[in-house]
Amino acid sequence: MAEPHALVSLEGHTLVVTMNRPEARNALTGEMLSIMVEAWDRVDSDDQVRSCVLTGAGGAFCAGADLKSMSRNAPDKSFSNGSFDPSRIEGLLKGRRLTKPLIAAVEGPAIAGGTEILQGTDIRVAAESAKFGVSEPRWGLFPMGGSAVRLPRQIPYTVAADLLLTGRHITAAEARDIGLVGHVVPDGQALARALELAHLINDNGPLAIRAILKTIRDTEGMHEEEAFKLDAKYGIEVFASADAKEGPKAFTEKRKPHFQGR
Ligand SMILES: C[C@H](/C=C/C(=O)SCCNC(=O)CCNC(=O)[C@H](O)C(C)(C)COP(=O)(O)OP(=O)(O)OC[C@H]1O[C@@H](n2cnc3c(N)ncnc32)[C@H](O)[C@@H]1OP(=O)(O)O)[C@H]1CC[C@H]2[C@@H]3CCC4=CC(=O)CC[C@]4(C)[C@H]3CC[C@]12C
Repeated sequence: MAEPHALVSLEGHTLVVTMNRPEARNALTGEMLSIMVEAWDRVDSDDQVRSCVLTGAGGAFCAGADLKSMSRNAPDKSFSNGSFDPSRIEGLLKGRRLTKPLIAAVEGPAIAGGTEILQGTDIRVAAESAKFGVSEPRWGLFPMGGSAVRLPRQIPYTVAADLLLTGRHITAAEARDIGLVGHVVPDGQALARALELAHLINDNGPLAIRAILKTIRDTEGMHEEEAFKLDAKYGIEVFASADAKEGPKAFTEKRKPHFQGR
């Protein structure tokens, strides 16, 4: 039987989503994207899930859209007949952000759609020989995963423009230097490091984590004064929770806090 194009497993409180077409460097398919949307829905709705890791099988993250199937079945048909709204591609987290932290664990290539989905993640770990790039224009394509908007907001403008316009690939070390990824680890260690970070997050108060993420997301681009109003609203809700009582109590009693998410 054919393998599913993405695998989803719960490891402790972390949902691990693995893009799974190693023979095509995990190039995206409709099936892969719909499994990913189901996984994102689970992250948002399942209280057992406190964090999520996105990775790829077989030593690759993702080589972007499947160029071979694109030449058989041109995407512009779905754009023009209205069957697909490209302003929101949930599988790629374009127009949707998760309510819980998402950590990318990148081994090997993260090219085009692979670097595009990376921009929807919160914390990014790359193996030393990982490669990044928004290379759609090399094939006459537009980076429809949102990079023309999102990349210049996430890294310095001139570097974003350079990557978007040249389509060139960069190494993990360069990606860390420009702030596209935060951690570079030896090859084969990206998932392990991502899970370590996930476990640190999972040990924190889940309401505090969700409120911090919501504040980051909802205040993006806002004037500071307006932003602080939301910051205060979300923060006060956390302070009113049982978990915010449990944390200081655990400190005083010299034990680990037992958070219940309420
Ligand atoms: C527009 C949005 C995104 C577009 C893109 O991402 S374009 C893709 C650009 N990709 C690349 O430039 C990478 C190409 N690959 C490489 O450069 C190299 O392979 C590599 C650096 C990744 C790896 O090198 P390597 O030496 O290790 O390995 P290789 O030997 O080269 O490869 C091994 C093996 O893998 C095959 N391979 C690699 N990459 C691909 C690939 N991208 N596609 C297919 N196959 C690949 C390679 O051929 C080798 O195999 P072999 O048998 O040996 O030949 C899109 C983002 C989302 C899309 C929408 C999603 C929803 C939709 C649904 C619909 O029904 C309609 C369309 C759409 C709306 C869709 C539209 C487009 C998007 C918005």
